[in-house]
Amino acid sequence: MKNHILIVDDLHPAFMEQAEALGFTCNYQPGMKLEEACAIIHHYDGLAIRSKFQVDKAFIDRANLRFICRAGAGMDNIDEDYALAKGIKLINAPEGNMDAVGEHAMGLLLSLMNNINRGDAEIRNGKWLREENRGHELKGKTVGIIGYGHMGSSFAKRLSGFGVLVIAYDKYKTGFSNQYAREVSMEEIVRTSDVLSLHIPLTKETSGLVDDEYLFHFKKPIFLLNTARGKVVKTQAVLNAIKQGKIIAAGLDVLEVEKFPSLAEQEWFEELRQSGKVILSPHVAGWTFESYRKISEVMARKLGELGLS
Ligand SMILES: NC(=O)c1ccc[n+]([C@@H]2O[C@H](COP(=O)([O-])OP(=O)(O)OC[C@H]3O[C@@H](n4cnc5c(N)ncnc54)[C@H](O)[C@@H]3O)[C@@H](O)[C@H]2O)c1
Ligand SMILES: O=C(O)[C@H](O)COP(=O)(O)O
Repeated sequence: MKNHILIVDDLHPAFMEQAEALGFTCNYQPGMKLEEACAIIHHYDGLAIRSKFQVDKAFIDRANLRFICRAGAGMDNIDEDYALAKGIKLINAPEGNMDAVGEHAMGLLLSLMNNINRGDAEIRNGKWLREENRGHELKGKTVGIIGYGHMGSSFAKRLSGFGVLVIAYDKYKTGFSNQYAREVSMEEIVRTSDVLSLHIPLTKETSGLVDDEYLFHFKKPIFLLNTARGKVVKTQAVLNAIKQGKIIAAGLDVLEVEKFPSLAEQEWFEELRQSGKVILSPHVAGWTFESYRKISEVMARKLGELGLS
């Protein structure tokens, strides 16, 4: 049906309000299972999803969609090439959670460099270890950013004021040097970074990109941050590099496999769990009270700009 949107994930009501004001009818079904959505999707010309709902070729072929709204940034759960080839318009809303990701990456980095989580856990267990928790200062360090899009540039902005040199490599973008970051080659990132922060999408090319070989080439021991996608990084390679002293500590908001029980079944999970040199967060870098609303507002604005209704 023209101008009918099926919403299968939790979205802030601002999206429904604004979409309805544009002339769309919304069916809000947060948590709807893929099979249930498959059964009714042919009645809708729009779909709104978050990151866990998989839109593959089979799903697209069952539907008559004109547009898909991805409430968030990453598009790896959508077969983008196939959707675009079928003329489906794709909208995402990285502007809605880029502030959240920039701040979360900053939080992970400062916690890692100052052993904040570790010291906290130790005190709760009756240990007062000052020397073991001596920190590193961010000032004077070189921070290497991979992928200078919404998230990478948001993190770079947050770093200004810390007295660091921010360098960035982007395989598909040039001419982006600004007051927050200097565009460099991957070779320079590898040679000079003290901190490496990943802000690239999960694609065929980036899947498993950060492996033993990738980490081996870094000249200095690094602090590693991954707020991008878990599957970009081989978790075992991070643990190996920590043992070899190539990674000082890692802050991981995303993991190769997320959620229990499957996470606990991974062969690397116990080593990860025991490591005092890793801080984990449950894929919440982009998920704040503020981003929840902003994402919906950005998505509704972009939907309006498509002029489909
Ligand atoms: N943890 C979270 O909650 C959270 C929140 C938002 C986004 N993300 C992740 O962050 C990713 C980036 O988001 P974004 O909005 O900044 O995307 P974006 O498209 O704005 O920027 C990504 C940049 O990476 C570059 N790039 C792509 N492949 C590359 C490669 N192989 N090497 C170097 N650069 C490469 C692109 O040219 C682009 O400039 C998303 O795809 C998503 O997976 C995670
Ligand atoms: O890509 C994103 O925007 C984040 O990973 C968050 O996605 P989600 O909130 O839809 O899981």
